[in-house]
Amino acid sequence: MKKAQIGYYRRSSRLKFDSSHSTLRLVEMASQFLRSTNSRYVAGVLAALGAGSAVYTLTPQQLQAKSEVDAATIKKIEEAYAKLNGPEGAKCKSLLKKHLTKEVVEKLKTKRTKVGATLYDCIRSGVYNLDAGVGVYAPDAEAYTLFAPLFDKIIEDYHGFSPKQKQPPVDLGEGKTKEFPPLDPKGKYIKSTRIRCGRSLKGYPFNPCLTQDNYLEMEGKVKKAFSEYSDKELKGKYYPLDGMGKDTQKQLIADHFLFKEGDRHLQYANACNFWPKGRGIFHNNDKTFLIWVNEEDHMRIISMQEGSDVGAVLDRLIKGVRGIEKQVPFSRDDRLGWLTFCPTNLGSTVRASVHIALPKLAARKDFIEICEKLNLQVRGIHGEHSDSVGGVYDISNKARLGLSEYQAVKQMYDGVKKLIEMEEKQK
Ligand SMILES: Nc1ncnc2c1ncn2[C@@H]1O[C@H](COP(=O)(O)OP(=O)(O)OP(=O)(O)O)[C@@H](O)[C@H]1O
Ligand SMILES: NC(=[NH2+])NCCC[C@H](N)C(=O)O
Repeated sequence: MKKAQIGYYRRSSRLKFDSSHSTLRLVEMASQFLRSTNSRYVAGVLAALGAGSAVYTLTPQQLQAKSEVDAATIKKIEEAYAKLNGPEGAKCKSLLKKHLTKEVVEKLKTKRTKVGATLYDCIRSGVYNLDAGVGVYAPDAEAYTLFAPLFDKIIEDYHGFSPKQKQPPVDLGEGKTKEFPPLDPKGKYIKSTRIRCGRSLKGYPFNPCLTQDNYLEMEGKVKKAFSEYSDKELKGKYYPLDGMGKDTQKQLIADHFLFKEGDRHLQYANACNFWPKGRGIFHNNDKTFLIWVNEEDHMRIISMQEGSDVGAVLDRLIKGVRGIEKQVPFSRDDRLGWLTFCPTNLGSTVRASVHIALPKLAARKDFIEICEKLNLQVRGIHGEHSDSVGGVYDISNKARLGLSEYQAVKQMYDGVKKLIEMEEKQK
């Protein structure tokens, strides 16, 4: 009979897992089983706690028997609902709070995905971060369907994408990049342009369910894929975060190339387990083509450069995506398109942005409203949840789902073009 192996239980630290079933959740299930049974396993676990580490075996049937959601998790879900709707949550404006109704809680609190994720795993980040705009993450792909009564509402609210809609077929914009000549040829407003997309490796769940072994294995796979780049422009080197000097890391972040560390939204989503293992960045010599490994998503593929030549940035991104998808298969859903950890990034997964200064327009009280009407999202210059510095904003397309990659870039392009026209007319 096939057996699931459970390993490395360390006192005082989280349960670390290394097995053929490869999920943190499986271990939690197993550990609950061990704790709740009166059999000899209890003695075994106690011995393991004393010894610091041990290896156990359970049959899949034994694990299955305990796969329902335990009372403690159900209680946490109910408390989360109470927190969001009690005095502490009074100022919370997240989509989680809006759509996690009592009815949704009742319907979903006893469900568990095949790899063991519960509703609590989806909402944890937004329950701890009451200032979140969205507040949910999908611990694995199945969560989007199993917990659809919550995700569908949030997805519809954020992207305007109804449960009946389907992500259109992939259209990266091949052959159409000439439609995006420089937005600001004289360089009066735009400092730089960046287009990124996200990808998840087929066969792996998202962050909270990944083990250290998964991270390292995935890093190995993508590293191998980068090494296959033969294109002169894209060729580069992979820099693992584990072992990277703090100064180098800081500089890469300050220069907008590398992801930040310690994002509390990700931390409370359990997305930073085993950090920095398996995380890193690949980039070409000019740092115009970059790939983030195992931060929020398994991969973030990025093309960026100074100035406003959107077509050139998109051309390079297309080349990069086409190159890597030959090497590693990605998870795609018929309805939701490319699958990502956060529902805001589903579908095309494209965020096309410019760093732009629009002094007259940005001084208007309705600046954000103007941008929203153009389907644009406004951020500060050090990324999400940061502030504008020196009047420079990060302006991008807001929707990523329900439109193709090409259309997502066009949303940013047309919107920013309009903003520049308005800036020039503004008294
Ligand atoms: N047009 C741009 N030019 C230069 N840097 C940019 C541009 N757009 C974004 N960046 C930089 O990219 C980094 C990552 O930004 P941020 O985290 O907001 O976005 P993201 O990578 O699209 O991911 P997410 O939406 O998941 O946060 C930041 O340092 C940010 O300043
Ligand atoms: N990087 C992202 N996925 N951004 C979107 C949401 C981020 C965070 N969870 C929030 O709700 O504010």
